[in-house]
Amino acid sequence: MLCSVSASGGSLSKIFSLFVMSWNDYRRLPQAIIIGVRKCGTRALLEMLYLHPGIQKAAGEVHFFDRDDNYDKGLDWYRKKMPHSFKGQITIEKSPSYFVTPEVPERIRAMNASVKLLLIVREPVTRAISDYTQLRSHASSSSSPLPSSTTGGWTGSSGGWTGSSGGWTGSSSGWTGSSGGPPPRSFEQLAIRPDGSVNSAYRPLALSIYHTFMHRWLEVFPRQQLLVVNGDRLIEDPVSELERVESFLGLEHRIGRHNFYFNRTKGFYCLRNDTQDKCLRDSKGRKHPRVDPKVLGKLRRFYVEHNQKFYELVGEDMGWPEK
Ligand SMILES: Nc1ncnc2c1ncn2[C@@H]1O[C@H](COP(=O)(O)OS(=O)(=O)O)[C@@H](OP(=O)(O)O)[C@H]1O
Repeated sequence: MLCSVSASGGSLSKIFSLFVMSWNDYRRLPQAIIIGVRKCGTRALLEMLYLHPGIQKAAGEVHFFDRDDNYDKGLDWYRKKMPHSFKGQITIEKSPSYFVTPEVPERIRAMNASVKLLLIVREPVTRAISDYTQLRSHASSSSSPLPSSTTGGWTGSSGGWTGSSGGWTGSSSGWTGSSGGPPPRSFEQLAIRPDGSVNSAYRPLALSIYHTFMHRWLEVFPRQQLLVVNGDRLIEDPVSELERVESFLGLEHRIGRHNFYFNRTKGFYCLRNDTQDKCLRDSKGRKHPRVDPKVLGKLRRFYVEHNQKFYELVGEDMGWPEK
């Protein structure tokens, strides 16, 4: 049968499937969606899941549910953005800004009330610093405009992966302009107000207050339809975190230690399938700036109450540090 694929032959089967499917337009709406959170490892999660023979992934960030101009194009437009798949395979897409966009939960439910949702989170202060690092990197290269979308996630990929949009930019980022403007402000300057209080309006900090977005999802979807993936654990020990995801998606456990090797230069695990070894590109795993430990402590204390609210909503304690 065409759809019986082996773990070791996962990617060969996927290539074969593309060949066969070119005769039929078997593109399916996603049965699972990675809804965010931005800078928590959404790309790594998608690429790692794609090691499984039962998964097909959309190439870029589709941004169907969060952008009105895309949503207005309708479900058939969305379906055509999906890869070819066999019956029985799970199609997944990731668009990190779904999590924070108010209209998205209802729109996804209108498409498929039983869709499975994957939410990947990281320790909130680390996530905020990652966000700051990306904004700073984009600002410093603002003379060469950013691409508007993403199409993949590998280094050296012939698909020409060109960067990450993450879903928003803008004045609240705290950047004052491109080349020729004042020097970029430090994370500390943006995160802490002159009076010493936490600047919770600073967008990278606001996006890490997860409960303010989470409650909307739980008003629309039952808790068991959403898996909270631990992005810090995905970095440290991808296999054990992916086992949880495989179980949640109803997949056999096929992704194993043989699918990963640690790249010392990059400081992250890279991925291996039966045909190639690949690391995520340089925009994934950027070096973060050193942040004043006093500021780190202040921010961690600021998030304690917010993290607690998030734990209560999802019924899981992520164990994030309190100082
Ligand atoms: N294996 C592996 N290789 C490289 N990077 C990894 C990996 N696993 C998780 N991560 C973390 O993914 C972070 C980027 O998150 P996202 O892909 O969600 O970013 S984005 O919102 O799509 O821009 C990225 O954040 P930064 O470290 O700040 O760059 C990584 O920490």
